[in-house]
Amino acid sequence: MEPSCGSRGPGPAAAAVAAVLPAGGSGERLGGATPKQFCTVQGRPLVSYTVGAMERISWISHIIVVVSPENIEKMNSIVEKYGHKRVTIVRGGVTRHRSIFNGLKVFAENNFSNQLLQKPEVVIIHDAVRPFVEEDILSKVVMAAKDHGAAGAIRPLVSTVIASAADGFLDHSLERARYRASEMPQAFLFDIIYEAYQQCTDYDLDYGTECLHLALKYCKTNAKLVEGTADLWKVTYKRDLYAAESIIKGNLSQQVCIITNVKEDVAQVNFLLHESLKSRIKVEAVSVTLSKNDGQLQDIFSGQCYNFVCISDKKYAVEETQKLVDMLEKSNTPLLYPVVLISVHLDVSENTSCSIGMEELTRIKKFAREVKKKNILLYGILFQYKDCLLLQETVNSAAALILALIMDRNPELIGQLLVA
Ligand SMILES: Nc1ccn([C@@H]2O[C@H](COP(=O)(O)OP(=O)(O)OP(=O)(O)O)[C@@H](O)[C@H]2O)c(=O)n1
Ligand SMILES: O=P(O)(O)OC[C@@H](O)[C@@H](O)[C@@H](O)CO
Repeated sequence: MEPSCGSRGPGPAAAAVAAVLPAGGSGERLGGATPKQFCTVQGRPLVSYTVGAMERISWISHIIVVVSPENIEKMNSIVEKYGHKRVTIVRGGVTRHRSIFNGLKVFAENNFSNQLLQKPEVVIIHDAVRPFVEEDILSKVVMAAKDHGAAGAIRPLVSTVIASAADGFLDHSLERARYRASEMPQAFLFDIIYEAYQQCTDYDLDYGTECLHLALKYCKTNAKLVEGTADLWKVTYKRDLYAAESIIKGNLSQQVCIITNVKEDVAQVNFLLHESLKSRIKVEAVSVTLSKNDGQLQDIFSGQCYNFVCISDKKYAVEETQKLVDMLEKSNTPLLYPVVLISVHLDVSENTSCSIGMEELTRIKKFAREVKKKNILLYGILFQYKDCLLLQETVNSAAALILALIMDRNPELIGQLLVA
């Protein structure tokens, strides 16, 4: 008898869509004691980035994160710390398919979780270790699933697939152009994928790796294949974590806000730095008095800028920077990602000797350690502004240091005073 695998075809335009993020694995191939979904990138667990990517999409009504029993408390604290909404945490299984099945049950079985969520028309399944997922591909697979019952993102193969014979020698090779790599996100009419999991053999649940195959095998549903983008890859090995860190740092390093007070010599350095930086990074230059309720600054904070340069006379640098720290902290900007704050100590004195003592250096280092607890990475640059002929060279040196600090975001360098 044909399985009752739910209805197909276009559902209601605004049908409910939910997401299931399997995050219950142990990450053996990555190595280390911490499962890769909980490894931190820029201080934040990888799974939080993926949850955040789903949260940014308003038409996803519920996000089910499936974690192993021993990590439920950890996942709860991540949800609380990063203010994730619309998240339900569910107990995982011993295999990925069993975890996904558990995630689906929260919509269908009363006794499975302490709350039965409204069944969605379409459910997205997306590995929690694929943090770079955008609305465009999610929308495409969901729309395709509404029309065809199932859909999945695919990518070109980068290596040829070969079959080995029992004796360990090549049996045959597949014509690479005819095959694709199955990636995520995938999307299904809920009834189809839930029915498929209910009919699954234990062998499929324990050894299978492909949800699209289950829809075909048990519900005769041929998934629509949707070309995905290169950043849909899965964090599997250590190198993938390094790659994810590099991508996230790159995303955080797109713009810088240079804040100065309105004194003339500071304003000149501000202008020259802006000119020197603007070919490499988007610059928001603000000349303000750092007052607590400065509307212009608040707008910048809400604009998701994670890099700030505060230029002030070295005598007042720490105090000026403290005002900015207070405003940043109130803006909640450092919540999701570390904020880079570079305090440029402008030394306009004629004194050619080293114009800053150990006591001041120690004070800066102590200040940096304090603000690190607020997820702010504070670096210092001493800008000795004496000889007009050397000014441009000093500006270029300071610009190079600023770009390096923003790109590297290295917590080991906080509190250091570099000399431009
Ligand atoms: N029992 C399992 C196994 C895997 N997953 C999740 O499925 C996704 C993709 O699986 P994979 O990359 O294989 O993760 P691991 O099984 O953790 O990796 P490994 O095979 O290296 O141990 C991951 O988000 C993983 O947490 C899961 O929810 N439950
Ligand atoms: O096989 P693994 O458990 O490493 O990862 C799961 C992947 O197979 C899966 O995410 C895609 O291939 C799409 O099904």
